[in-house]
Amino acid sequence: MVAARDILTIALPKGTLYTNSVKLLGLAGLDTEFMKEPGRQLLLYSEEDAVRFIICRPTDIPTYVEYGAADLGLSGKDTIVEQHKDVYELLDLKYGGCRFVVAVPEDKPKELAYWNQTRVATKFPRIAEEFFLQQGMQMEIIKLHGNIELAPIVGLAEMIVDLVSTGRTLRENKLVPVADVLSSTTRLIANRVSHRLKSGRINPLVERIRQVVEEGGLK
Ligand SMILES: Nc1ncnc2c1ncn2[C@@H]1O[C@H](COP(=O)(O)OP(=O)(O)OP(=O)(O)O)[C@@H](O)[C@H]1O
Ligand SMILES: O=P(O)(O)OC[C@H]1O[C@H](OP(=O)(O)OP(=O)(O)O)[C@H](O)[C@@H]1O
Repeated sequence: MVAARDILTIALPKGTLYTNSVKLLGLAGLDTEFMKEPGRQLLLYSEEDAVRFIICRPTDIPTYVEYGAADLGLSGKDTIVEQHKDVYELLDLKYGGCRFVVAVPEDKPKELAYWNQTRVATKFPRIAEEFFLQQGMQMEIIKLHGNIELAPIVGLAEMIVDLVSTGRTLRENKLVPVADVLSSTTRLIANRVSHRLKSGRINPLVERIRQVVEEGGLK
């Protein structure tokens, strides 16, 4: 029997990344059958593996891991950069791929410099700010929590920085990408103290996950 202090807590993102995250942990040998339909439960425990799973909002995962409320977490690279938390990035899990772009209305100029000193709407203000600083552009950044594509349509901002996956949302809202900002995939992150103190539990699991990813992961 595993002592309580050796139980591993893993933070999983609900939403887009949930299904593949559960699948990957299953392929790495953890018992995940009972997690496929979690209902409204936010904490699930596998006695067999001595692992607790907590189900979090994707943007909160780095916070749970930084504070040690979770030993490990699965989080988009975009969120890790945006949240700027002190966590240890262990592995690129290679799913949940998406890119961040600057997009403008399709009937407007495509040169980035044209948009200097205008307003940009985004859910990821830090990522946007760093990008425009690198470009030498001074922008007013307006933080929104979703449906970013609406902002240029109603005149809240001139342009957006947002995530593109299939490109359908941009197209249907008559926006076009004009610059690449960041590429993102899901990463395995660890709390820095847990990584040392629970290395006996964490390292073998990380190695199994690494093997699954190297063998093609979820493809
Ligand atoms: N097509 C996609 N749409 C949204 N997110 C995607 C997509 N493809 C990959 N991702 C990844 O999934 C992460 C979380 O997305 P999801 O839409 O599930 O949560 P959210 O509602 O944006 O998060 P929160 O509720 O914390 O604000 C993104 O930050 C990104 O890393
Ligand atoms: O290129 P696509 O495949 O169309 O995907 C991109 C869309 O997905 C994300 O939104 P999400 O569905 O997460 O909702 P949100 O706007 O509330 O963040 C993103 O913000 C885009 O709106």
